[in-house]
Amino acid sequence: SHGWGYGPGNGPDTWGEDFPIANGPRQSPINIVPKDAKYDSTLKPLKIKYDPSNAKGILNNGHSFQVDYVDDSDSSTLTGGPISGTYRLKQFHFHWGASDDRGSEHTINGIKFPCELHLVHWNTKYPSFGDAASQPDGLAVVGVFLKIGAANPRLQKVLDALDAINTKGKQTTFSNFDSKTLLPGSLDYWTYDGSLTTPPLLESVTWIVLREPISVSPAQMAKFRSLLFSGDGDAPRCMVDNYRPCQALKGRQVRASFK
Ligand SMILES: NS(=O)(=O)c1ccc(C(=O)O)c(S(=O)(=O)NCCc2ccccc2)c1
Ligand SMILES: [Zn+2]
Repeated sequence: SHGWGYGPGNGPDTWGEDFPIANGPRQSPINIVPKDAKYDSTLKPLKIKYDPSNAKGILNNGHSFQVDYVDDSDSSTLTGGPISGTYRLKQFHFHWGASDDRGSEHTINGIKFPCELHLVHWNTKYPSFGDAASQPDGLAVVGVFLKIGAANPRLQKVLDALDAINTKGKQTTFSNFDSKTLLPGSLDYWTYDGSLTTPPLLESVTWIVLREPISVSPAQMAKFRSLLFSGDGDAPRCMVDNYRPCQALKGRQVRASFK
């Protein structure tokens, strides 16, 4: 059976067949309307501590590519912000479009960015990522928008690794990478209760979307678009438009860490 994907026969509009939570009360992504977000003075600053030596590998998983981290200790963690306790970095990945007018999952006032970075963390009050992923406070994902501008040198090491993982299932070692360098200067954020944006669409994510984008050049976007959804030997299908459309807010409040 052809699993879920982003194509005409298996895309986001079909996911509800196998994953009924697709129509649940706290689905992601959402359109963020800054003037409707409520400033919350009780929100703490984000505290991000990443150990570059925890980077493990880079993998084409057939939906995106991800950089996996060693998460067997508290050496790469997210604390503060809207969350309580300690969340460990598990992986980061991206979503992007076939052209610069789309690609991000979250939007701001309906505006799509060409790409969005997600840094996935899990709550250490649970014994494992898999357990945390099924809990309402189990995951925290930091989202960062990428906007077209000057080439971003911080992305280059990741993009240079893509030639080695161009087809589904390919992976290679990826070590000594400080993912903190991917973050913008300001850690101002919006936060809301949401879900994974890919199946199994679990409603376990505290979303923390940074207001300030980072830059990416057109040539760097072309590198993202050089990846394939398809495996070696399959008919090549470009890995582009691997984003879920915005989902209904269903009464949720988006809070802002800034005025
Ligand atoms: N856009 S998002 O941040 O919601 C997201 C997208 C993809 C994945 C993934 O697993 O590939 C992930 S994940 O790394 O959190 N894995 C979720 C699927 C999963 C659940 C339970 C056990 C293993 C994997 C998150
Ligand atoms: Zn994602």
